[in-house]
Parts: sequence; structure tokens; C-alpha cells
Amino acid sequence: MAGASVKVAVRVRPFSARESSRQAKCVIQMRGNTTCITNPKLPKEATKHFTFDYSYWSHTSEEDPNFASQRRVYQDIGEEMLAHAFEGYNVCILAYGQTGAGKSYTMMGRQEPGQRGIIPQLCEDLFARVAREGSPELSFSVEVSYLEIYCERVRDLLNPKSRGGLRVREHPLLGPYVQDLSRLAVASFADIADLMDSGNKARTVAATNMNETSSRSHAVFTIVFSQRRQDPLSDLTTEKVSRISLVDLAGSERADASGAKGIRLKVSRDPLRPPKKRGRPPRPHLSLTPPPQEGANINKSLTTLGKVISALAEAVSLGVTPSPHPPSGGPGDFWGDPPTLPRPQQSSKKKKADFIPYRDSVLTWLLKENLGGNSRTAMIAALSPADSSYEETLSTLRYADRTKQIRCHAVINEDPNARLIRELRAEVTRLRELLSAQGEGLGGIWGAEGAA
Ligand SMILES: Nc1ncnc2c1ncn2[C@@H]1O[C@H](COP(=O)(O)OP(=O)(O)OP(=O)(O)O)[C@@H](O)[C@H]1O
Repeated sequence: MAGASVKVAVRVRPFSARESSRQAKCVIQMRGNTTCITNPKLPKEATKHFTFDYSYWSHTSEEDPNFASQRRVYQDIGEEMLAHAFEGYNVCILAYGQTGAGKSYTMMGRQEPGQRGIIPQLCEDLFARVAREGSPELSFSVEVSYLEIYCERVRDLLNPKSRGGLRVREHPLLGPYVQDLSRLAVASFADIADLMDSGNKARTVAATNMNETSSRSHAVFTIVFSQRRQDPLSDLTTEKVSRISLVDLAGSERADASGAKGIRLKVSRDPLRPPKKRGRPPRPHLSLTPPPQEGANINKSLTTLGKVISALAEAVSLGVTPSPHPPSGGPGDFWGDPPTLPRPQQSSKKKKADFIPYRDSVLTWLLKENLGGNSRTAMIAALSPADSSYEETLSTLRYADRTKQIRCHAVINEDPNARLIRELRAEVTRLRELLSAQGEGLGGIWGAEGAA
């Protein structure tokens, strides 16, 4: 199979209060799937056009027939990805874009009616479908984890005691994972909504020029969804497991553009000292006083993500299938400086394909399978409409354009029994269809003969 391309959507939000107060001009137009951007400093310069799987116009309001609501975005992207998860594929939805462009709104949204984002809608649909399809033969289990990567350190958002610094390790078959990350079983949408809520409250935020509550970290919400089927004919139990990764990336702008330059994590106590009181540590908040640190570190993961995307796109243009499983040689552990892997002699095309720098950041290492590997992946690039953000928005559009070229090679994650039964069932269906087609053909001839 050639593999499926990463689905790419872009979405433009309304003006923020700050942009409106500065009489911002909208530099984005959308027609069908095409997004156009005009340079406000050179309005006579040709408008740049980009075509994506979806271009969502959310700059106006519900009254506008072209307006893309939270529901519409979910129906196009979330529903498709959930259907793939039920088929047994790993799926991933990533939100990318400048600070304040609307990533968290698209992924999480707000509590008010009609404002919920992809993650809560997908979780609700998942449990609704589980309730509809569950039977004595088919049972489901759902587990969730929620982590943030802040300054290349992983923190468990579902463990009130976690202060970051969890190790990322590699399982020989299952790939990279976070050691000691909580994975909590949930039985209903209410359970998952509670966890989401407490995880969101624990995220590292800061006020920036672009966004009053800017998420400064990359947040990865993962649902491990298992389907166990008892086959009544063979009496075999088969299992399919899919991993649903929902990722809200930190703002992609240069640190100085957001005003985030010169800020760093400020917690109300020394993070190396044990907490005095029991319970959740205070929510990390950033202040503008201490020396710079954050920008470079956040950008390490984002810069590497950009390099991974470029390398994957280049590999596709060279006609090479890159492997997210490069020749192993380093330790199965990623903490601190990534190991340098010894590389065997290979053709220059193959070399290029293996130079996908997944290991250069925690984010890309954890999302390795979702970027060109065993996953169905979608990216939503959030755009600011304002002329003041022109450069950043153009760079987001170019990033999204490159992402379109990536192909993933998803397989159904099932045990060998499940695969055998599924293949035999498909074979039976194929033979039945063949027989009935031949029967119809013969019936047609006989019918014609009978009529003669
Ligand atoms: N499509 C939209 N419709 C209405 N409001 C929106 C939309 N997109 C974003 N907003 C609002 O704009 C503000 C910034 O959005 P959001 O927090 O989602 O940005 P972000 O890209 O996640 O930023 P950061 O990287 O700083 O966390 C929020 O108040 C959000 O509610």
C-alpha cells in the first residue's frame, strides 16, 4: 500500500480584542479548499494561494453560510479519525500555529454549548458508539493519559505529584513510551471529561502579547482504545488496540514575537525541594521577570518537528519510503542528549530517508509513529487573520503545505488470530460476491435464453 497522506486543514479565527482595538485588517481569504493570503505591506504583490484538504473560515459567525463551526471541524476530521480508531488504526490529530491562533480552541474549545473542541466531542462520540455496539461478543476498554512537554521535560498532567522529568524510553515492539506515566481506565464520557479538566488546569500557561492564557507546552492527550471480540464460531478471542493521540502544540512563533522572550517557568517553590503540603502542586505560571530560557527549549521540539516534516516530505519526493524504525544502535532510552546512531552503508536515497531526526527532540521521538509511520494523521494549522501576523501566518501556511506531502503507513493493530479471522471473513465475502456476480451473469443469459 502506498500509504495515506497526512490530512491537512487550516482554520482562521475571528479578530481578538487586541487586534480589533488596533483596527487590524484581515489578510486571509478562503474559497472552497483554497486559502489565500495577501501581504499587507505589498498589496499589489500577487496573493499567495494554498490548497488543503479543508480550509475553515471561522473568522465570522454562524450567520455566515461559509462559517466553519466547532461541530463542522469535528465532523470532517474527528469523525473520520474516530472511525479509523474503531477499525483498529492508530490515529493522531495535531494542532499547529502561532500563539493565540486558535489551537487550544480547536482541540479543547470551551465548555459553552457549541464551543467544545475536537477532543471532548471525539470522547463523547467514542463512548456513545461503545454503548451502541457493545455486546456479549464485543467488549471495549478505554484508558487515557495526558502529558505536557515543557522545555524538553515530560510532565504527567494526570498525576498531581508529577513535577516533570519523566523518562522517555523505547519498547522494542511498541516504540517510544513515557516511563511511569499514569494510564487511567475510564468507563464513561463523564470520567474522561473530569480527567481532561484536571489535566487542562495543570498545564503550563503564561500571558503573552498574543494570548492571555497561552499554553507554553506541547500537550499530548492519548486514548488507548481496545476492542475484544469473542468469535462465536471459532471460540477464539481476538483483540484490536488503537492509540488515539490528540496533540495541542505550543505556539510556533519566534519567542520575541509573542513577548514570551525573557520568561521562564516560575513555580511558587523550588521545584527540586519536596512539597511541604500534600496535594496538587500549584499550576506552573510564567512571569516576565526571570532570564530567558523557554523560547529556545520550546522551539527545540518545534524546530525538530519542522525538520522531521521537511525530511519526510523530501523522502516522498525522492520516492523513498522512510522508516520510523531507523537501524537501532543507541540505548532504548532518550533522556538528555539523544544518542548518535551508527548508520550502515546505504544508497544516498535510503540515507536521506533514514536521516529523519525523530530522536532530536522529545516531541518528535514520542510522535514518531504518527509522523510517517503506523498512524492515520491529521494536522490542523490555526491562523490569525490579522495583518500584523502576516509573516507568521505565511510561515504556518508553508509548514502546512509541506505536511500535506507526508504519507503514513498505517496497519490495523490486531493480534494474529484477529488478522486470520478478518482475512478469512474478507475472503468469504469476496468469494460470495464473485459467485453472486457469476450467478447474475448466468441468470442473465438463462433469462435471455428463456425469453427467446
Ligand atoms: N475559531 C474561533 N472562534 C472563536 N474564538 C476563537 C477561535 N479560535 C480561537 N479563539 C479564541 O482566541 C483566543 C486564543 O485562542 P487559543 O487559546 O486557542 O490559541 P492557541 O493557538 O492555543 O494559543 P497558545 O499557543 O498561546 O496556547 C482564545 O480566547 C480563544 O477562545
